[in-house]
Amino acid sequence: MIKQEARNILQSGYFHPVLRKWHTSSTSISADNLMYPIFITDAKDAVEPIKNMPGVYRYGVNQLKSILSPLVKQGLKSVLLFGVITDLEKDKTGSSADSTANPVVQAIPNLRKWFPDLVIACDVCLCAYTDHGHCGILYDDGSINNMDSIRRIGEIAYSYGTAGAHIVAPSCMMDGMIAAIKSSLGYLVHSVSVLSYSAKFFSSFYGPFREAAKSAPAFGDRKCYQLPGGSSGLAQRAAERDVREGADMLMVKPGLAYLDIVKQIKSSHPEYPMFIYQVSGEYSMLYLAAENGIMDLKAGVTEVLQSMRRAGADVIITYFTPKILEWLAEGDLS
Ligand SMILES: NCC(=O)CCC(=O)O
Ligand SMILES: [Zn+2]
Ligand SMILES: [Zn+2]
Repeated sequence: MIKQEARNILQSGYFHPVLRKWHTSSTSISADNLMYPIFITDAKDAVEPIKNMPGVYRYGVNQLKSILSPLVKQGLKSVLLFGVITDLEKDKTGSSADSTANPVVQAIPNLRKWFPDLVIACDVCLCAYTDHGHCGILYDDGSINNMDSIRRIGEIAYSYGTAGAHIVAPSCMMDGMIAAIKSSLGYLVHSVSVLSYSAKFFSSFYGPFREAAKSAPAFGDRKCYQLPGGSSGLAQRAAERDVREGADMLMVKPGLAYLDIVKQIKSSHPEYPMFIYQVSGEYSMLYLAAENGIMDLKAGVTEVLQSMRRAGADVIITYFTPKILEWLAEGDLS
């Protein structure tokens, strides 16, 4: 006969749904914890499915009002905009990133008008606009010209800020990008927030995104500027540096394979809102697993979101946002 000692019993603490809630309230999921990434193409009326991201589309500016209205009604708080160009020109300096014809530049004032309470963040990078598909400006030998790159990144951030973005989010991993943006923002520096993709790792999980954003590099890879997967030290130094340069919010990307990094950076900088980007490959992996009957989508996504909140993420950038809002409307996610 095994005798149980009362002090070793855990189940007495969580046998009831309300009791379970008390154990998980710091990792709860609500609309406040979500940011929705959206691809905006220069074909104004387009609704283009993305092959490797089922359920995700590129939208033309003219589609955004009808697509986003129901989500805003369901509580959507913030979006992250990515421009995708087909008709506009790509060149060495990414001129189309901040031209008046850029789909993001055109979308921002409309979104502000249609959805006055929606927070608008813009990804700031060159890869979707350069002819070589790299995230910075290159020297003739193909290596990164960091100085010219951050100057250009600053210009683009300024133009999105001028158009009315609340947040600019540089994802290029160029050294000094936060300082360059902060100084380029000028009079906007008090009213435009900088969300740094502080620790962006070189990753296989970005695969589907490259098709979505038409941003695959024409040669080489991004190992010289994105972080090596095994390095928590570089991630820490990158976050520390962004904090020194004046970032308002920090991010780790991808999500699931880097939860230890989230925890580490959140613990050393609890004073900063922490973002995690559940990237395209993570989305498709879960989506396809569920579609093939390997798991239940709602249960699987909820579990992953909880792991991200547990690791210390305040906001999760996720393509599942419309689904999650739908689930939240049906009741608690736990
Ligand atoms: N700056 C955004 C990416 O590089 C990729 C995101 C994704 O794979 O969803
Ligand atoms: Zn890029
Ligand atoms: Zn990127």
